[in-house]
Amino acid sequence: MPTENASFDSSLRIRGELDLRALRAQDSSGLLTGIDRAVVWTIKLTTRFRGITRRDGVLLHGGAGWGEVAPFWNYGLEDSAAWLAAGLEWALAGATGLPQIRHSVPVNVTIPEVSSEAARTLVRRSRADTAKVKVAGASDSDSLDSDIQRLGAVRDELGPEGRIRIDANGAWDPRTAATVLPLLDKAAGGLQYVEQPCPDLADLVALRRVIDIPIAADESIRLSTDPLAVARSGAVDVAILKVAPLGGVRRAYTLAQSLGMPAVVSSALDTSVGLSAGVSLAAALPELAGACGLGTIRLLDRDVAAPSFTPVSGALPVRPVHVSRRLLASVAADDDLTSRWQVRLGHIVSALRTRRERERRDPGCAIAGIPL
Ligand SMILES: O=C(O)CCC(=O)c1ccccc1C(=O)O
Ligand SMILES: [Mg+2]
Repeated sequence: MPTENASFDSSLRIRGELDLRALRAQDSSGLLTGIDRAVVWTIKLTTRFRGITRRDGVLLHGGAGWGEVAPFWNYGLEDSAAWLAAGLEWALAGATGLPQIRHSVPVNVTIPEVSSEAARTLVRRSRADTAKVKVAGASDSDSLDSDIQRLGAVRDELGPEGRIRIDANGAWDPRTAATVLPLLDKAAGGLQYVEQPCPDLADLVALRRVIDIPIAADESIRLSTDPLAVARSGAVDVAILKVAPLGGVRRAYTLAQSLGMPAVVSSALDTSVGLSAGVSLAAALPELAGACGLGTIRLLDRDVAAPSFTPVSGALPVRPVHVSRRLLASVAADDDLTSRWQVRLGHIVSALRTRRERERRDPGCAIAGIPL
């Protein structure tokens, strides 16, 4: 006997396709109105990155095209709500109404914690003039040595004119940072800045008093309930902005204005769909603090768009993204992962609805005063 549920019979469903009807039935507030497809993708990383070897997420299709929702699995629902808001915004509104003050966005090559030889190859192939090197990720005692070796190799490959920045992802306490940073600065032949050397803003403030290397804040902005504290602290020189955790291009743009500091737009290991949103944010910002961290498509083994947002000579063009049916089919998730996202996305929709209701009742509780 045919029932409602028969439409979700896996034999009738396209691989990776979520049951939007079931998601809408749980959602009284109409958050998914205008979304006509939701497809789960899974892609291997070419290099292990911060302990991750695979990325997966959902692509939502709406009136403006595709948007990406891919919070890491260790993110809670409250944080993931911002990623959903970003994906919905991109699928429903795209870049409409945003300023575009540049046609091309300079990007850095991102160097994971790989061997010096592998780092050289990444730099050489990228033809970028700026490298962002991950440091302090390995827990073994050789970590500092290999960071020093890798930075030397990157400088050698970039030449004296190239710029090198490092990202410690909050690995150090201020004392360790103050000891290690001069060594890394020397090995790199000068650092443009260090991204999130310590986890807490108070530690960045303490560090700023004892080192001259400029400091960029990433986690202190995207994971904070008070990201504007970064600007008030006076200890941070560069704001790292990521579209998905900040709840979308418009919200990130408004936050950049409130911060009033030079910014670098970075990816969250997105497909070209997420990268295209980052590129549009970077194209809208009046003051970039150098190359953006959007040259990450090569860290993914596959993509959903043709052509990909692959940097050419260290830059990405500002243009719409075209998702390929064939590529989407080739990265579509199996039934198990699709079911997990079906459940998770339902919870994230509820979390976003709850947060928006709360912000409507009490506008003062919106993060940075900008509604999600
Ligand atoms: O900024 C870049 O060059 C790449 C993006 C990046 O490093 C990143 C990607 C996923 C999750 C966290 C981070 C990070 O900046 O810490
Ligand atoms: Mg970072």
